[in-house]
Amino acid sequence: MSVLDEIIEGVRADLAERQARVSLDQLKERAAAAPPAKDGVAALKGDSVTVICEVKRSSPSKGALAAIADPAGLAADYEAGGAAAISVLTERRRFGGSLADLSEVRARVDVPVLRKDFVVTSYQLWEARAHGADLVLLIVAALDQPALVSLVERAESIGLTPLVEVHDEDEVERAVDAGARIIGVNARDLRTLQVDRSTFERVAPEIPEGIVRVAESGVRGPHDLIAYANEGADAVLVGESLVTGRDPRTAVADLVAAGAHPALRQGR
Ligand SMILES: O=C(O)c1ccccc1NCC(=O)[C@H](O)[C@H](O)COP(=O)(O)O
Repeated sequence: MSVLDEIIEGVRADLAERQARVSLDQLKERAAAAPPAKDGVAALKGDSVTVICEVKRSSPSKGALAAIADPAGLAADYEAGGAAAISVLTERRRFGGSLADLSEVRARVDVPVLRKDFVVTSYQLWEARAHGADLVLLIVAALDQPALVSLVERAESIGLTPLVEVHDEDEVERAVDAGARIIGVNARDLRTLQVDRSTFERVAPEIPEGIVRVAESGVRGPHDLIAYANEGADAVLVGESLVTGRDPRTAVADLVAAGAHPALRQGR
């Protein structure tokens, strides 16, 4: 069984427990009471390369990264540093996240919030909206094509912007066919968990103009953002280096400043 399969097995078990506690109708009522979703595409695409900052306690590849007792406080630091959006990992078993983290972050920041999880059913989309998410991650490798198409459509219909994650050229084609407006190229191989930053350079040219291109994983500092930007990234998604660093606000500000450098704008 692959790491992705193992993660999804756990996600499905946790999901079944939540579904037994909270009905879909209850979730829909909560989603209707949530503040309207913010425009994820507008937040990520601009003159500068934008930065999505992640609340990430642990990971399958690295184990424990940071305790993060106050996820909303961390998100507020990210926002103060200039983050365009906040990614909240809500998967519990391998990443130490929760929907409570999502709600707390949503209540503290004004920028769009991404629910980062392993979404396999529309129930999780309603959960995301009910807890205030504006964007939701959909991983192509975790879904067959009919499920991907259906989840993209459902997400959009309830106001969520899907960030559709790919790892190779074939997955880009699937994401585009499914109607993705934002595509994230994840440099982390889901079989080996190794990060290979050259993945973005290889895969991103297959993403048609007009679709927002996000480079995910492996950003250690401004030099990696600049490299991804020169390869066509509109945004980068950063987790580990921010949660393990000493000063997340300054680290984000340094990334944002690099993303706004006029030299990058010329090539965009
Ligand atoms: O981070 C992992 O080990 C991982 C393993 C399996 C599936 C997903 C995983 N991470 C999710 C992510 O995509 C990253 O958290 C995100 O791109 C940020 O990456 P990084 O800056 O390298 O923490």
